[in-house]
Amino acid sequence: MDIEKRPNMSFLQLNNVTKFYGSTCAVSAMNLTVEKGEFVSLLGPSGCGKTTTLQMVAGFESVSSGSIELDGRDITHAKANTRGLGIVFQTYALFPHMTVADNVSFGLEMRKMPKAERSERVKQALALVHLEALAQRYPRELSGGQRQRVALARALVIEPPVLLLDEPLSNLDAKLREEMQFELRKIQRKVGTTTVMVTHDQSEAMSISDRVVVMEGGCATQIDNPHSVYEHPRTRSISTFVGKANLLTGHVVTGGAKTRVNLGSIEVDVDDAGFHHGTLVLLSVRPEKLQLREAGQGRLDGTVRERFFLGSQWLYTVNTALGELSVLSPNDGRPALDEGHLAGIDWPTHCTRLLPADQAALQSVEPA
Ligand SMILES: Nc1ncnc2c1ncn2[C@@H]1O[C@H](COP(=O)(O)OP(=O)(O)OP(=O)(O)O)[C@@H](O)[C@H]1O
Repeated sequence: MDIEKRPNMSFLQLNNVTKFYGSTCAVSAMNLTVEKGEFVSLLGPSGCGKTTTLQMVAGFESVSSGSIELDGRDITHAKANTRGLGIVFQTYALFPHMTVADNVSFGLEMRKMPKAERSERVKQALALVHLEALAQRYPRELSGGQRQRVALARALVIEPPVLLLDEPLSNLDAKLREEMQFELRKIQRKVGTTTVMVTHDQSEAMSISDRVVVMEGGCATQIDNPHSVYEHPRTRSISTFVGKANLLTGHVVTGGAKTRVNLGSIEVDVDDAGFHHGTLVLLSVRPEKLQLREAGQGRLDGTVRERFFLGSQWLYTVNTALGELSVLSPNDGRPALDEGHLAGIDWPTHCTRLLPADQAALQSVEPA
């Protein structure tokens, strides 16, 4: 089964890239094609192999087996400094004794660019990240977000074919981080640089990227656009790592094009096809897809056990015959339901997904 919807034109390509540290397999047979101008994020929990993958593309880590191609050139064994890639890592160490302008200019000096051209390029790069006014400051005189933008300008100024970002926003507070996410995306769109970013923050990956590579245990388990990853997660762990999901255990009573699932106390129809009669499955439904109604008016009833005010939404925990369900309801001005309230719960059929209960079978799927 091919886990990646491949772009038509590959610019950066990873073919069966594998990395062993001693006997530890950090990355296993990774296949990825990135189109020119695309923004792709590697997303996954700590230790899943994101940074190692990026480091192999950068040339800072060797590849145990497999190959990496850039614009049709095999760069698997090319030295890092000959790849010409733009890199912004978590520790984006700026030179403390150099001004912002000199920090950004450094890479151009190394490339022996004439001074006049250099200062013009530095000016343009600083304008791109809105830091023209701070060109003569030193890093210690900047905020975290401003330093992050200098690091970005420094990487972009060399006009790299590919920009590699490893948790580039991780040192920022939540509000600044959100602002920088949109800023980063805007800059990337404007410049059109092919970008690969590592993050463990699912909302960051979803909001910035054209496509997301979900990684688990060294393997890419789903590669798709953010909407599809969220709405059609391939595995149980993706459904809970990328957003939240209620997972209900059941078995298929009618298979084929129309699937009907017995969840114990109720039977429900699901749009997902291809499951056979008798298969043990998990029905996944996102909390925001569940709707609270009057008791007796939904698919099942439940008692509100807890409620939390989140500002724009209410988060309810509801005890039902199928177990505890999380329900996210918009704060639309109507009074919230009290704890102890008996409510009906409903959901649109097209908002549920069926996942095989046997995850072991899925995890072993080899990417094509
Ligand atoms: N230099 C190394 N030597 C030995 N093992 C390593 C080395 N670097 C990484 N590993 C191991 O390889 C696996 C993948 O690590 P990697 O840093 O790529 O994960 P990650 O997804 O980027 O995690 P995080 O989000 O925590 O940075 C982990 O099990 C890690 O312990």
